[in-house]
Amino acid sequence: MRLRFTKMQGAGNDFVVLDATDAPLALSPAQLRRLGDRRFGVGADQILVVERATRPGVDFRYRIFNGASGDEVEHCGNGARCFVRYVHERGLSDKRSVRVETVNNLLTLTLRDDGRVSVDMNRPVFEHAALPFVADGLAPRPLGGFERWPLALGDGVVVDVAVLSMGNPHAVCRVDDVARAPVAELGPQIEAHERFPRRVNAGFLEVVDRGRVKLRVYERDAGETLACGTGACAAVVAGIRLGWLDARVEVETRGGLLAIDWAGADPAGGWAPVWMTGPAETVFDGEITL
Ligand SMILES: N[C@@H](CCC[C@H](N)C(=O)O)C(=O)O
Repeated sequence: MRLRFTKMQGAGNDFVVLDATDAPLALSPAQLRRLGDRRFGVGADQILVVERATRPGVDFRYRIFNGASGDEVEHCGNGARCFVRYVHERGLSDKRSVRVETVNNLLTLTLRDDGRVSVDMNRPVFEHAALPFVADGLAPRPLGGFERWPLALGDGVVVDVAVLSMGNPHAVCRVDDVARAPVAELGPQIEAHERFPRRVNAGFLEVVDRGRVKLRVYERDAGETLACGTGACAAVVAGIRLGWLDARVEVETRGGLLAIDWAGADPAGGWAPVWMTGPAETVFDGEITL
């Protein structure tokens, strides 16, 4: 099968984007892994598929697959920014703001005049069942209005993690110097920890000041990526609830800068949505035989 694709990136988190708006695309996990493979395929952290919406009032359906496993996942923030640029560049929509449905959410993606993209990433979810996270028998370490959980890793190492879902699961730990953080050693242990039955994305957060952080994320199924959009939202939300950060935070990743805004508790009840703004670029178009 001959497949046309577009390679895109958002702050260095890279994607193969496929148009399935004309005809459905049913790729096998092996074909998705081939697209994600950096040596035998195109190479991408995630594969994004643009489909027709299944409900009224929504423009598109947005499906996401981790490139290393071919597994479908719930959310990808950097991918969402690329998604709206893609549908514009290909003439699939001329709206500056599009509404997309994911497996468990509705997102609004907006192309800004400055060339960046803003995404309403929806509300964070703190219920452990949403990740899921199994806290049985663990004593939480409360801080600010939130808590961290001591996660026992190998060699007697214990890391305190804040856990939340941005549609997909995140565990965030604070480090003094992110450049020297042992992301390659601790990331896979947190990702596969038994307390996260569906595994987790592991964020390593350095607080520079109340409006600026540095972040590295060891992504579920992808390893460390140059940036993780949902990871940036999760880290900022955790940092705000733990009392370290203000409502607007610049997140420095290895691949670029993301701006995250979160107002915390919503006056109407529940939690406010998280907003993310950042870059989204097309790298090249291509064709591959699968
Ligand atoms: N790169 C992403 C997240 C992609 C999915 C993640 N690896 C998972 O398995 O949940 C982002 O920008 O949010």
